[in-house]
Parts: sequence; structure tokens; C-alpha cells
Amino acid sequence: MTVSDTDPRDPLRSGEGGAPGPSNGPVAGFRDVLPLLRPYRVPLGIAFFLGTLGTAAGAVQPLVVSRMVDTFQSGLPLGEAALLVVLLLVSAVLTGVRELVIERTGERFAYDSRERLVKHLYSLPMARLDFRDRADLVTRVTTDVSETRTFLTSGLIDLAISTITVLISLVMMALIDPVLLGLSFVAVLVVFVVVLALGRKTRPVGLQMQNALGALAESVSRSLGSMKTVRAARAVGRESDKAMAMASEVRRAGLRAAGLRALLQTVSGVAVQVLLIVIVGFGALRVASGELTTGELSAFIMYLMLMVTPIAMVGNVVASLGEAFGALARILEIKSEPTEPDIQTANSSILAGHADEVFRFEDVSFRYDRPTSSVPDTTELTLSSVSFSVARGETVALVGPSGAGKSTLFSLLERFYEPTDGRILFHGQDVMELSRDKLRKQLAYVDQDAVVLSGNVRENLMLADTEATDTECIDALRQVGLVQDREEGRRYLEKQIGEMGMRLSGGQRQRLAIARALLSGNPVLLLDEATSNLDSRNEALIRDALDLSAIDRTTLVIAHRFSTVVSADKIIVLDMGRVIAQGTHHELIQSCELYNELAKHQFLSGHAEKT
Ligand SMILES: Nc1ncnc2c1ncn2[C@@H]1O[C@H](COP(=O)(O)OP(=O)(O)OP(=O)(O)O)[C@@H](O)[C@H]1O
Repeated sequence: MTVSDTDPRDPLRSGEGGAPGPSNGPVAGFRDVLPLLRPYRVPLGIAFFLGTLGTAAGAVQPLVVSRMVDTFQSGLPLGEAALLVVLLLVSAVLTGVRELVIERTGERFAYDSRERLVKHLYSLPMARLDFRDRADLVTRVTTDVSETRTFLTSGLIDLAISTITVLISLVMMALIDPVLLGLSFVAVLVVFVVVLALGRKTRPVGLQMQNALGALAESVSRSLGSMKTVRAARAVGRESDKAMAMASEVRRAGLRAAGLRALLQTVSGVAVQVLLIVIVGFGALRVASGELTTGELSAFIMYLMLMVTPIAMVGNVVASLGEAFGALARILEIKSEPTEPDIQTANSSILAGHADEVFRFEDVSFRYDRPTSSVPDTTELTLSSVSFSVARGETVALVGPSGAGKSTLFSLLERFYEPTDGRILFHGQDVMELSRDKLRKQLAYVDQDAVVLSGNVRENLMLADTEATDTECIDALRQVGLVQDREEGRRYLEKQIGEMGMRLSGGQRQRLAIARALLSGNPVLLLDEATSNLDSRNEALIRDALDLSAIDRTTLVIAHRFSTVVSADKIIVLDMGRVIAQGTHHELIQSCELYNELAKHQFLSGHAEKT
């Protein structure tokens, strides 16, 4: 089981699996917030406590000022002035420490959220990732977490402290003049109700905004990822228009959010001003009639002012609620997707019992299901009742027309997907009962696209074996003909290869991917058209390297080169997801019409004619 699957401490864990909601799905709310904040309750509690102390220190200040005003006639109020300075200093220090605690907690929250989200994303089943856009997922890990962090830490504490400040001010004002307070209370209540009502409207707009941002990232990354194709197809204008359409969507949602925010801030600002004017006017009347002293009115007004900032703050926090809850909903949506279940049981070790048979496919059928669908999928099977076996040390070639299901077979071997029916045995054990990690430790896989990662050559090689020394890396590079000697090898290891290996030729990328597989030393090699871009000299070199590298090595190769196919111990012919024949080249030439056709047209025809 993966960490995020089971970890009860995971605050972003929501629900137990189930289908993911659509990205415009339910908006998150306060009910989702408490479990998220539970792990940070101590520092947040401290921040709240410090904030309350700071508020209390601030709340005493109007009383001191009131005494100063009323005792001015009888002499200089030096004692009160000194007390005021001390109170100012105390509130300043408390505010500073509180901010530090909040910000540090915020960073911890963001880090923890990202860690859990990244782990969760990395363990989602391939079938689910196939339906997700990568750039949108990246936005969830970056921008959405930042939005959530700001609101859930500083925003909420500010909200709580603002409420306390308002309450303390109200109490102090009640002590000074309950009549004036009654008036203030009604006015403040009206402001709160209006602000909260407007705030609710911002939530769906916030979700729209975050989704539009995700779609924009998706569109830009799509074009940047295939810029050569886009330019060659003279589609730069169209692609940038598409990106700009997404940017307009962001702008539309942003404008709607801005409108609501402006309305909120205006309403709260105007309400506060009206409140002040009414209270000052009414208070002046009460001083004139002798029911209040000037000092008391000063204190009352100061308490009112003390309330103004928090009320405005509440307006701001409520205005940012929409975006924060929108971002949170997008994070929770991913977290609600079940991760790839894995097995860590005692019997998950690879048994060496069936020494001679490495793989056996028993009536394996497979369909690429739509992951969110709850109704049975009616799409065609990609593989149907596939059965074959591979013995230790054998080289088995998979051949067949494009789309026959050859790469899909490799994906099942790697357990990227699970068979819909039938079993795949590895050394006699059902792969479903093996830990993916242990199974993959036995396999060295070279993808059809010879995937290499941005970074340098060394990083790419060490992806397979983190302990590999430079000498081992250089040996692997020499085996595939990428370098001739150690000196060149040392320089080559530092070479930056660009995103997706853009700074390498197609053949160099393939050789690097094969070098990585060789370096891993894993006993079963899965090569998916891994030498298609190589010239015949380099292809022969790689064939020798593969032959030499391990006598016991079992190789499954999806091949279209005649030389690779003809020398295989066994050839499996696939057509439309079915195994239609298997045998050696000479057997198949006699017995399989499709194989004959492939040999004529698909394999290198020059060689084919020599047979
Ligand atoms: N991730 C996927 N999701 C849905 N369908 C897929 C996915 N990958 C492949 N397919 C479909 O499965 C079928 C078999 O694809 P596969 O890549 O296994 O064929 P192949 O024999 O390796 O073809 P080629 O020689 O062209 O690489 C194709 O119809 C393809 O469209």
C-alpha cells in the first residue's frame, strides 16, 4: 500500500477512493478545512494566543488615552504616557512573533501538502493519469497549494483574531456607553451579514478561476512540448490563439472575482465610514448633554477604530475565500482518487522456483477502461486471450501491424495496467501477487519513445541505478557506442541533454535509454522498437552489447528490423490483439501469411529478400 492510501495523518486524504469528480465539481467548504488544520493546531493555537494577547494590549490603549485626555487639565499625564509606550511595544512584539509563527506554519503546511500531493499523484494508476493533463496537475501542486496555504494559515488566524478584536472592542464600548454601543452593534451586524452574503458568491467564481488557470497551463505546455511540429505545421498562430482563449477565460473569471471583491470592499468600507460618522455625531450629542466625558468619547471612538481594520480584514479574507476554496477543491479532487494498490506481503519476493520459465501469459485479455466510468466499458478489447511463454535466456520478438497491441503487452508486464482477464505469471507467480517494485527490479524497459529526462547524461543513467559509479556509467556508454574512451566518457556524463533529450539525435536518445537499461543489470530486457532510429552499424554494436552483457538475460523485443527478428529464439505474431502464430522465423515463413507480408513490407526489405 502506498503512504497516501493508508496514512491517517494525511490531512488531504478525503474519502475512500471512488471515481474522481469532474474538475468543475463540488466546491470545498469549511467542513473540509478542520481536518486539514488538525496537524498544525499547536502552532496555530500559539499564533492565535499571541494574537489575542496583542489584541488585549491594543485594547487597553484607548483606556489609557481616555485617562490622559481627562487628566490633562490637572497636569502632564507622564505615568499614562509611559504605560502607553510599553503597551505599544508589547503589541508590536506580539504581532511580530505571531506573524513569524503563522508564516512558518504556512510554509510547513504548503510543504506537507505538496509532499502528500506529489506522492499521491506519483502513485495514481496509469489508467487514471492517461486521462489527466500534466500541466493542470502541475498547477494543482504549485498555485493551488499556495492559494490554500495563504488562506488556511494567515487568513483564518486573521479572521479569528479580528473577531476577538471586534468582541473586545464591543465589550469595552459597552462599559463606556451601552447606548452608543447598541447603535454600533446594529451597524456592525449589518456590515457582517452583507459581507458574508457577498463572500459566498465568490466561491464558485474562485473554482472557475483556478480551473481556467490549469487549462491555460495545459495549453501552453502542450504547444511548448511540441514546438517543432507546431512551427512546421504553421500552427503557431492557432496554438497561441488557443492559449489566449484560455487566458481570456482566466481574465473573465478574474474580472468576475475582481468585481465581487471590489463590491465587497466598497460595501465594507462605506459601511464603516457611515458607522463612524453616525457614532461621532451621536457621541458628540451625548458629551454635550453631559452623559459622556470627552475622554470617554475619545476611548469609544478609538475602540470603534480598532474594529474598523478587522472588519475590513474580514472583507478581504472573505473575498479571497472563493479562490482558496476553489484551489482546495482541486487538490481534494486529486486526493480522492484511489492510488495504485500495491502488495507488501511476505510472499511478494520473486521466487526463483520456476527457473526456466520467466514469463507466462495465460489467456490474457485487456481493455483500456475509462477510469471515471462506473458503467461497464463497451470499447473493444485491446488484447484478447493472449497466451505465450518466455524461457530464461531466450530472445523473443513480438511482431505485428501497428496498433496490434505489442506495446500494451509490455505495459502489462510492467504492471502499468492490470489484465482485464487471465493471468501473467513471472517465475510461476501471478504478477498481481507481486509487489510492483520487486517485479520492476527484474525488468529493464526501454520505451518506444526512448524516454530520457532533462538534466545531464549521468542523471539519466543513474535513474536506473542510483549507486552506479562513473566508471560503470562510462562502460555502459561505451557498450552502446556513445563514447569511445574514458576521457570522452567523463565529458559526456556532464552533457546537458535538454527537455525530453531535445539536444540529442533520435539515435543517441535510443542508445542512452539502452545504456540505462544495461546499467540497471536487471535480468529481463524489454525493448520496444528500441533500435528503430539507429544505423545498421550502431544497431549491430548494440546487438553485440546486449548479447555480451549477460548470458542469462531474457529479452523481449518489439522489433521491425529483420536482423533482430530473424535471430530471435521465438517470434510471436500479434494481430488485432490476438496471437495468431508463434515460432521461429523459418517456421513462420512457411506457415504464417501475415508474417510473410510483414517480412516483405515492414521489416527491412533488403535483408528480407536475402532469405
Ligand atoms: N493509454 C492508452 N489508452 C487508451 N488506448 C490506448 C492506450 N495506449 C494504446 N492504446 C490503444 O491500444 C491499441 C494498441 O496499442 P499499442 O501501442 O499496444 O500497439 P502497438 O502494436 O505497439 O503499435 P505500434 O507498432 O504502432 O507501436 C491501439 O489501438 C491504441 O490506440
